[in-house]
Amino acid sequence: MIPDLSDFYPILTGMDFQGIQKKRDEIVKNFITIWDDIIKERWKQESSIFGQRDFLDALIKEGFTNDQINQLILDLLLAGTDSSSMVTEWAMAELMRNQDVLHKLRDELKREIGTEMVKESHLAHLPYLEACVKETLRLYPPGPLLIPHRALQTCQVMGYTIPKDSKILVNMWAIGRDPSIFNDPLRFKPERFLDSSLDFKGTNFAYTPFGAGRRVCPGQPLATKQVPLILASLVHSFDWFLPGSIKSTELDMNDHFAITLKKKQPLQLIPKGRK
Ligand code: HEM
Repeated sequence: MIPDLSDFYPILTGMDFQGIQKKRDEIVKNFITIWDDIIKERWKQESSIFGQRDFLDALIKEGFTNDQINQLILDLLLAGTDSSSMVTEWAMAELMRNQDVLHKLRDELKREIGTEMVKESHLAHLPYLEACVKETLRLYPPGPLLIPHRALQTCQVMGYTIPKDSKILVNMWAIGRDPSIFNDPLRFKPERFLDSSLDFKGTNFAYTPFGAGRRVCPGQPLATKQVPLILASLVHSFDWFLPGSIKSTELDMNDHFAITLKKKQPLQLIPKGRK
């Protein structure tokens, strides 16, 4: 994806000579047509039928406009699907490369869950699983530059003057790999999170994969259950093999660094059910 030059030179905002905003508008329009008919159909239903069956009913009942509902669904879909699947993919790739970590994780799952399927209620008893997810988010934050923020006031950061209204990009990817913060930063080592107070809440600026402050990711409570649940289920229920003669040490871990941090080569694995 080509970077939008107006992100770096705000004076260009609105000129759209790269055609990015036009393309974005078309994509948004196409997306909205997917669910537009469903919303219109619900509007036609009389309010007496609204039993608040789902999120959409609740929004309509609370008086949100069509436009607001469309934007909200769009935000949730765009922000909430790729991010979680990307983290799961990076985590699986690192587990394939680090078989010792995979075995430790399997041992924890076996000890705590036995032969059951993984359930949400198990998550609180799986600290190594949580550490694996945290370690993946440190090395591969799906929003490597978070989302652009604006300086409300002129301020000083580490000797630099940040003028009021500047657009601020926080390079979370680089912070997560900074050797002055994380020992041996390029190594996938979930253990570093076992005896650490670093969490996802955005209160420690060395580790904010969900952002911080008023615009912190609202999907965090969902994502921090969904990702470990999916990862644990994949590891607990299946053995995984690389296709062909690829060795796990040769896995391509290059990324495509843009607004999101995708794996350049999608991970391909072959599952085999575990007994
Ligand atoms: C592992 C998964 C996820 C990660 C790492 C993640 C990370 C982020 C980050 C870094 C931001 C920007 C925060 C900032 O700039 O300060 C953000 C914003 C946002 N996220 Fe997530 N996210 C994840 C999953 C989700 C899910 C599952 C949803 C919803 C279902 C979601 C909804 C949103 C929304 C709506 C925003 C925009 C908030 C705003 O601008 O006020 N995210 N997320």
